[in-house]
Amino acid sequence: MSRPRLFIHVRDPKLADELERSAIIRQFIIVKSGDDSTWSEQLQQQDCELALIETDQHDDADHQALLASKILTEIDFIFISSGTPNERLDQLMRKGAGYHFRAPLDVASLLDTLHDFYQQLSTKRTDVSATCSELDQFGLLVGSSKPMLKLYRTIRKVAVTDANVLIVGESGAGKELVANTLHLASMRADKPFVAINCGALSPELIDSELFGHNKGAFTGAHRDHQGVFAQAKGGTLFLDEITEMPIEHQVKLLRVLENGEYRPVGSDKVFSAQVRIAAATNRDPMQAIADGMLREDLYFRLAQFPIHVPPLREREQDVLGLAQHFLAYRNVQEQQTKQFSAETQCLIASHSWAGNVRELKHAVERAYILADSIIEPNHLLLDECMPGQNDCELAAASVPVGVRLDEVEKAVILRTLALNGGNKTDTAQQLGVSVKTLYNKLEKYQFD
Ligand SMILES: Nc1ncnc2c1ncn2[C@@H]1O[C@H](COP(=O)(O)OP(=O)(O)OP(=O)(O)O)[C@@H](O)[C@H]1O
Repeated sequence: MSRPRLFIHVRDPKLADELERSAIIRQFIIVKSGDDSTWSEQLQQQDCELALIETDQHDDADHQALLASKILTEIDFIFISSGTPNERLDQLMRKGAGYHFRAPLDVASLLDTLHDFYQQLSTKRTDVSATCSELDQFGLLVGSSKPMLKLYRTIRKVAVTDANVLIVGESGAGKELVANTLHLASMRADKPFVAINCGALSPELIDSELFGHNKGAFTGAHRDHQGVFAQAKGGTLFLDEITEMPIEHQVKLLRVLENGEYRPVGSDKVFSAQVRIAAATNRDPMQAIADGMLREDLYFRLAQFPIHVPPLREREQDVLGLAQHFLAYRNVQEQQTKQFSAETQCLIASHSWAGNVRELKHAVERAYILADSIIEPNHLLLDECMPGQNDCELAAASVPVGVRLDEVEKAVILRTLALNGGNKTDTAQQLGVSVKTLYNKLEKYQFD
């Protein structure tokens, strides 16, 4: 069992002394800040798993440095402050930095938190090699990098509560898997997990999709229909792409979250909403509020607990391991022993994977189909996915005359989707159709 390293920057000498005498803190390998440079600089140079920082308004530059640094997603933070509102520190909290204890400091609960961290950190492996093919897994999530271990801890913590969560991260980074894992780790695990894409709900049917309807409630309502709140009863309702729900409809959701009640269309019966909400977005929620895409009041209801899913580029340590994980999975399914060549491994490790894990997974699956036994770089088809100059002209010139229009449409849709790393909102926008239309077309092609 390895001893985790704790970085301590505490200015108040009395508090520093009290903490250092505590048996809980002495279990860690302690790294104290010195006077030679700022605490954020010193922290970046130390390989610590946890940082305890007493901070104030004068630390603005340190806070800013942390916001720009990947260490924020790799290690956990416990901040102690006087309680004076500090926008930069709030930003760090929103990015999932960890804990913030305000004055008057309750030393006992601070030590409890440190004890918790000690237990979690000391039982985790910390020496995972970058080329390891046996990645750790928590729930449905695979990955051994520090940001993933931190994410697992966050999910474990929030899973035992009933707080609504807002999962923020780039497209393909694994937000739905995070929501599903949260569900599996919670007391609701034996109840349903229901996922809907808010961008794909048709505005006319939104009430019915969410709350259900009674037979005869409107033209075409031939029988009773259960909405997602009823389907997810006792479990978790995952509202994907929440910022894509028309703003005028968001108020309906807000009402349910406030009252805990909903009424199916055409019914006079009121039901209690016994669900935990996990919502997700690939937009910056603050920007979405400023752009009028997300109601601020809804944001505060949803983000009782924000969870940030780091993009794949912040988990370099996992990239090759994930590729090998997906390959091993296919090998077992197909009873094969296909392998990546050394060049392919280099390419996988150095590619930028803008579409995150989804893009990586699809590239491995494509390569698996194309390769016989050794997967070479060209099998990944990474170049083919890059938009070229005059892309439209080239594409038009390469479509043989006489090809059915629906075939051309399908090819264009799937290619645009691949270019966008699977993001349906961006794809729909580029193609000039609604997300709902895109979903209908994908359903027609039976494309997952
Ligand atoms: N950590 C992970 N381990 C294993 N598979 C992963 C991981 N993260 C993502 N994936 C896979 O990548 C794909 C995309 O994941 P997911 O749908 O959860 O992403 P998302 O962030 O919700 O995307 P979007 O914003 O486009 O809805 C899925 O096939 C998922 O199984």
